[in-house]
Amino acid sequence: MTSPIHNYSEIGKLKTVLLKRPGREVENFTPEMMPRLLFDDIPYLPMAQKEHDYFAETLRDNGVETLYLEKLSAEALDAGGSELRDQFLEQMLAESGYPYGATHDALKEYLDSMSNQDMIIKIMAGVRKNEIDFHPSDLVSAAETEDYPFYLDPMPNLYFTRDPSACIGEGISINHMTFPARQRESLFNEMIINYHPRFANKGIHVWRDRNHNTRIEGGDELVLNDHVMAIGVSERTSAHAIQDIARSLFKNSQYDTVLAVSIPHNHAMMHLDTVFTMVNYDQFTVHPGILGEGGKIDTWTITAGKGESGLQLQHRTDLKAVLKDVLNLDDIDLIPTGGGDPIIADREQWNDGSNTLTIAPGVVVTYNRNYVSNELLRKHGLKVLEVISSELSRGRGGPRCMSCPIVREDL
Ligand SMILES: NC(=[NH2+])NCCC[C@H](N)C(=O)O
Repeated sequence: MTSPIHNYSEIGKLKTVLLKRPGREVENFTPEMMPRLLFDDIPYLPMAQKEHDYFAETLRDNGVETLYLEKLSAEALDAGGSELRDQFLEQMLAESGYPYGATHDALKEYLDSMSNQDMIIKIMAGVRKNEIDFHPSDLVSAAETEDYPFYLDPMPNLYFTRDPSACIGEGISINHMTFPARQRESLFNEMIINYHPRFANKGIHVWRDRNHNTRIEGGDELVLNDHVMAIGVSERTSAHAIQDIARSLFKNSQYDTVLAVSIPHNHAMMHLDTVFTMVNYDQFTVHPGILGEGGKIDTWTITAGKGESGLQLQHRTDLKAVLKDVLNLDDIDLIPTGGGDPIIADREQWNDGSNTLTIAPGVVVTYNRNYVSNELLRKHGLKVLEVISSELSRGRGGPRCMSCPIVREDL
């Protein structure tokens, strides 16, 4: 049986990818809610959708099959029947703060009146209090949340399908994410893997599931080749989770090396892929801002070992040398975002100039607004497919963040 998931690199010809078209969730919030929802602005939805459609079209024009999270979720529910629908709804409500009680019942009744597809779209978009004819009488509602307009918060980050899960080899990590604003997202991925006819009962290995307290997000998980991963130690991914997934991969898969790369912990660089992506066999984009004096950065090469943790570590600080060693290459081309000009580098990194989606060796999709970095990529021999990006970039994520590769051709 061929596995529905097959992803042994960052650069192999992309065959199938998971996307989410931005919906009501990206405008269903107030400026006050933005920091908590991890957004920096209020996007203009019709334009965000147009841009996203352009991105998806670019992928399809290049032979990529595009799957949509919102559609797969509804199809999984269709396949799972009323039992699954009930179980999914209960879990979603519990994780939204309503494990039981009158509000739980009112929300359940409201959502249960919808078709599977409408219910999924509604949960993603959020439920406002004024949508339901219900007046809670509990103390929390009266004393703490009376003025808050939502029962269920919107999930505006869903179009960054990279993060809630990551396909590695013929398996997947379904992630326990860092901030409450995103933690419910991976429930959709879990349901799809377990119940969607395309994925269910196909022997997919779950390297690490979402039932953990330690946190990891797909933006930090880079599949460098068929036995080496790079994982960011970042605002979103803890060292603890990296050790945990490394142990699982070493035990159950052909992966034998995890390169942990420590990056600054801040919103502009929340994941490794916002500062470092692989674009060809021996080429990478890198934001100069992550490199310290003399180009140094903390990395740990993790392999299986006999120590207490079952792992052994080698600490090194020369990124280029480390990459050459783990990838067994004579040389590596590190392409600096913004051409190394500190002002341009910071500006373009902010709008995801380092966040390229590689769709074949040396062929990348990038935001058109990062024109200095794009030009430099071309000078380094890459084919650059630019996509329009005024509104999508307001969510702080680029082409790699907006895509979850499911199948890539082997190199
Ligand atoms: N893989 C990525 N870099 N994803 C970007 C996610 C951006 C999103 N607003 C967040 O803060 O979570």
